[in-house]
Amino acid sequence: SITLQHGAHRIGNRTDAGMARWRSLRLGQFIHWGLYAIPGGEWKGKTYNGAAEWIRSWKEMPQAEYDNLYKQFNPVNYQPEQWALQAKNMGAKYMIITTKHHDGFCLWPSKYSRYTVASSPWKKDIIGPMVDAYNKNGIDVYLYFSIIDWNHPDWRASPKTPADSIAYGRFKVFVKNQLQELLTKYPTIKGFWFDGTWDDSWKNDGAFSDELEQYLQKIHPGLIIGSRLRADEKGARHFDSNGRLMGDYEQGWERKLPEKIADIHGNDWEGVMTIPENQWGYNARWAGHIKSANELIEMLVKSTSLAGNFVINFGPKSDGTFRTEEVQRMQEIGQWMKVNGAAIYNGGYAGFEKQDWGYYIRKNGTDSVFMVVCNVPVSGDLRVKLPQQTTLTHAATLENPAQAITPEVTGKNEYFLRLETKNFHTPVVILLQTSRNTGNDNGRFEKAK
Ligand SMILES: C[C@@H]1N[C@@H](c2nc3ccccc3[nH]2)[C@H](O)[C@@H]1O
Repeated sequence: SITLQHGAHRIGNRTDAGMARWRSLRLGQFIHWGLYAIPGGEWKGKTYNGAAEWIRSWKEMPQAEYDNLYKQFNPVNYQPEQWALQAKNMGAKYMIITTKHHDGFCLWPSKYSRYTVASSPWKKDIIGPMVDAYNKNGIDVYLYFSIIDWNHPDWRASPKTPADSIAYGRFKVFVKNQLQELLTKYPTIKGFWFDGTWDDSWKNDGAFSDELEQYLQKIHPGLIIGSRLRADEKGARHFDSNGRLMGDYEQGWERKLPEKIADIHGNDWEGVMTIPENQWGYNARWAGHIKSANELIEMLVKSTSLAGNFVINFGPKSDGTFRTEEVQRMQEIGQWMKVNGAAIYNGGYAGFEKQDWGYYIRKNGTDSVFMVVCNVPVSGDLRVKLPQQTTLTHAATLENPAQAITPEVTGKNEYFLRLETKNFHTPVVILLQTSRNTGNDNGRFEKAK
């Protein structure tokens, strides 16, 4: 390995209580809300084919007109208590809110910028009431913060001249001030979700990203910050030039998930997912494939089975309400979580041989392993192959009333489970009680006591 001043400062996952809590939450709600919700992917009768929150970069959008949208920001139907209740009913245990996206508009009245809600017809702080409402409903809050700031005169994607470097130096002070301000105003937040860190200016200044992260941890110990903030002194991002993860979890899984346990290299990780193919901010026209609740539930289950968190994104409208499809997804996911949440919260990698019918999730630190069945085989037989010295002592569905299952046992520590009902509308969860090093002959299924 090479000597690095600004690479990873820790090998392996964090072991403190704050990170253990993050690891137990598993399901999060991402919210992208800002001026981009006003055009909602359309402008003067034309449709923008990119992601709605990027419309400012569209050639058909005059930047000055976009930048003046703050004069229209007035979410008269914004009700943070309703937002928080809706998220609680979905089963989300944490929420990530865009305090400032790439366009630079701040949803809090920052004293370091005039480009904030304070200058809008709404005038009031959006973030504070949201943090309070979500915390009151037992949901942890993380603040999304974009380093890219298209509105700030000192932002540079790639400084070219000495004057650029001086301006960018001022910008870095501005970033540090805004982050310190967010921590002071909203002390209950659990971490930052950084974005917009791919440009040369940031990538080639690993020292600053390292110093910034240490500064934030110093003023607010225990903050949880993903790998997207950091670059090392050689411009490596997420993983330093020795291949070691920087930050507290791998934050690169955006609109994609790992396939198998080897893909996560033992690191904590989080996947963030849009319901349409690629829209984070509100887009009036949802085109392409819109993920169903079952698809999102399966992604949540897959993430949990691979020891990661899964965050579903929502893009409220400019008036502060949610579109019907998003309300429906939250309700349907919430109904499934009410019955099966025990398989998700505190869930992790089981270490069993993956089967086609779905995913195994181990309740952390126990011999309780959940089978989440997403694909019922035409045979109706669900094969369970257990590691050596592990036997199955009991099996039953999670639903009410629980349906006990007597597995068929084969000699090779292999079991076949059959489900009575055939017509499923959502993934079915079966709880397996296992025991290890029992010493009895392999595979003997002991009748439920
Ligand atoms: C979490 C997501 N990250 C932002 C983003 N911008 C990108 C530009 C290029 C490639 C990927 C991107 N992700 C999206 O706008 C959203 O905020």
